[in-house]
Amino acid sequence: MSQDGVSSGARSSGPRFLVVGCGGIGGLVAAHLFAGGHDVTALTTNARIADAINTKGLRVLGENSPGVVRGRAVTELGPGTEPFDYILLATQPPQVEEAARGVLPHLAETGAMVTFQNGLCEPRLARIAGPERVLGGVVAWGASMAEPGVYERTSPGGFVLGRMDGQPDDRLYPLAKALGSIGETILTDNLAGARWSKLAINCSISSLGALGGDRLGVLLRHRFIRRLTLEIMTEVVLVARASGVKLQKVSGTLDLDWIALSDADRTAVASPSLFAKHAILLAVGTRFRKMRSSMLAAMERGRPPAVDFLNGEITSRGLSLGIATPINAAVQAEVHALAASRTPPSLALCRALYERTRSLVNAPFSIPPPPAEADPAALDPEIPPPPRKATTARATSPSSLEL
Ligand SMILES: NC(=O)C1=CN([C@@H]2O[C@H](COP(=O)(O)OP(=O)(O)OC[C@H]3O[C@@H](n4cnc5c(N)ncnc54)[C@H](OP(=O)(O)O)[C@@H]3O)[C@@H](O)[C@H]2O)C=CC1
Ligand SMILES: CC(C)(CO)C(=O)C(=O)O
Repeated sequence: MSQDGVSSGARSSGPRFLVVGCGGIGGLVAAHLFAGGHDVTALTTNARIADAINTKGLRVLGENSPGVVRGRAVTELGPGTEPFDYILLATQPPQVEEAARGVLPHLAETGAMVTFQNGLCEPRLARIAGPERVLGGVVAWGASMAEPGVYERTSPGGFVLGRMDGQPDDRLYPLAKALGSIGETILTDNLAGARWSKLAINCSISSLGALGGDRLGVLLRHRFIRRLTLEIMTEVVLVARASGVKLQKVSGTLDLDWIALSDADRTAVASPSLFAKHAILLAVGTRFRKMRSSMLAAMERGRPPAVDFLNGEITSRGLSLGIATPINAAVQAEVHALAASRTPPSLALCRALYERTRSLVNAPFSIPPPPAEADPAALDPEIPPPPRKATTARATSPSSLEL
């Protein structure tokens, strides 16, 4: 750090990193890597972000912030660019395949692309780069870009890193070390478990955040949003279990197996179990109150919402497994309608969604127990999941569950 409080980010002789996308996540990751003296190049297709970074540096606010960090951002890579050991993909899911194709020629032969996207993007990238050259990076913290080059860390948390097949990989250790200054970074042999836990969080929090247009602290204060959150998460847990996924917690956040609504929860008017689940969501809302949906941020910039990569994964897999996912389907449709209408998001939209879906959600079901062992093929839809007893929701009369 120099006397004016600006990190210079001097070059090291370690691995070469390329960060692709300099929005909330990519900008903050690039800032930490520059500040740590790593050999890093930041690539963005957004010329305003590149200009801001190149003239004023990466300005990071919030918890565990490196402050103002000098670094260079480019809008393209020249043909003579030396290959990168790690390509950290930090675009939104709808752009990730195109971004990966564009930078593939710059990946070292033994290097790896790392997926920071929410959703289940690893198999998509494996088809582009080959499964051996893809590592999963579950981002268990939040960040937003307030204006080009200005980043706000919106929550604590770290990363969960692993391979799709759960095998050890020597490339994970230097990566974990480099990302360690951002937050606790752990390696897993159950990447699918961490991915699906994060997916349950995104199907509810990112999508309801895009519809509601506010930060998590405001959203989760409302009982109808907590109830929708519980219902969305329950559907994700059902589909995950039927797909052979053993859920793994990310950064000490929610235990999805516990929070999923039981048959008794779904039909109860009030119960200690429901009270505890609402209380946990209230606590999450307080702890992570500044979190802002990245889908909301993308829509504000006129980008398509990533909802088909989140709730869409649940509705399409639910369909093929015979599991009803009416709330994820309703959320997916509502986000598309909002994006098409170009009207502003609002809490009223979430309330209307809640009211409209009451007749769909009170069906009891027998939730199968979590699998004893993680299935390493659970991330790849091309490998058929192990046979499991399918569960279907039965339509019953609506009940008026509220705490
Ligand atoms: N924000 C968060 O709190 C969290 C986000 N994530 C995940 O991280 C990923 C990134 O999120 P976030 O940073 O918030 O998203 P942003 O939308 O803020 O940033 C993505 C950036 O990538 C740029 N971009 C698009 N295509 C390319 C390309 N081909 N090459 C280079 N840059 C490109 C976009 O340009 P443009 O500005 O023109 O749109 C944008 O600036 C998402 O997949 C999200 O799922 C995970 C956990 C938390
Ligand atoms: C959970 C959340 C909201 C954290 O910011 C997120 O991952 C996203 O919106 O992409």
